[in-house]
Amino acid sequence: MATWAAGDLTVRVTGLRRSFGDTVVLDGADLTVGPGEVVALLGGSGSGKSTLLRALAGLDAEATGQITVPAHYGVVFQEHRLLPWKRVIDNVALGLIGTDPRGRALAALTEVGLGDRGGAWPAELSGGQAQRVAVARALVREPELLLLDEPFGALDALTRLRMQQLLERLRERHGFAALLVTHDVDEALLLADRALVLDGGRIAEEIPVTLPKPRHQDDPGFGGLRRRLLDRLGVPVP
Ligand SMILES: Nc1ncnc2c1ncn2[C@@H]1O[C@H](COP(=O)(O)OP(=O)(O)OP(=O)(O)O)[C@@H](O)[C@H]1O
Repeated sequence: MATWAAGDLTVRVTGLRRSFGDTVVLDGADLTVGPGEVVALLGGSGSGKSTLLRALAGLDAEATGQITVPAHYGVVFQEHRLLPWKRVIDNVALGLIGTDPRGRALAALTEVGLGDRGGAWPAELSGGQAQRVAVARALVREPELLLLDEPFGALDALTRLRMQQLLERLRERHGFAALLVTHDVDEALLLADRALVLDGGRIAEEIPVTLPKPRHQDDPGFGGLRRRLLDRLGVPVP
């Protein structure tokens, strides 16, 4: 699927379709992400969030429709997907071209707070540290866009919170846009500028989140947005 300049948008998806056998998962989904915008993608289990993200990441040759993403994008999955036989720094530097790949990898590791763990093996890291390395591996490519599929889904609540704050700091510093697949309504509302709900193979709801950042669950307006989003996800709050 083609990658080309998207004009004023960082991502433009039009008429995205994907079926598995007789099961239609994406049925003409449309969405956009603006420069520097964080868009959360929510939806019931099996609604097609990962399928959509994989199509955007160029990992699904069978999805059809128009997909425009920038040339420089990074992908972070729920599992870190580090190569166990390479040291942390070499995982981050893997495939980098240009000058001083290891120096750039070290700078990215330092940004995620792991400047001293470059010589470690992935198996020596905690789950949270491994996800930080996965973020560094995406960051080192100076992405205009991060595609994040439940990146903190396997982490404990405290580590998850720290990772959310890290992502927010990195986004402020580097200005990348992000499409964040998450099950966590609070995570969506803490990080995103817009929350999209995927239902019936399309974006069925779009909720702008205009609360000032950094955000907290106690902020005025947060609870109302949470109720609205949960309601749309089929979990109405009494
Ligand atoms: N490779 C595949 N072969 C067959 N069916 C698939 C394949 N990948 C996904 N599906 C089906 O497509 C549907 C959407 O899956 P997908 O993983 O995109 O959903 P999701 O919204 O990310 O779900 P979850 O929130 O549970 O992770 C599901 O019914 C799933 O079984």
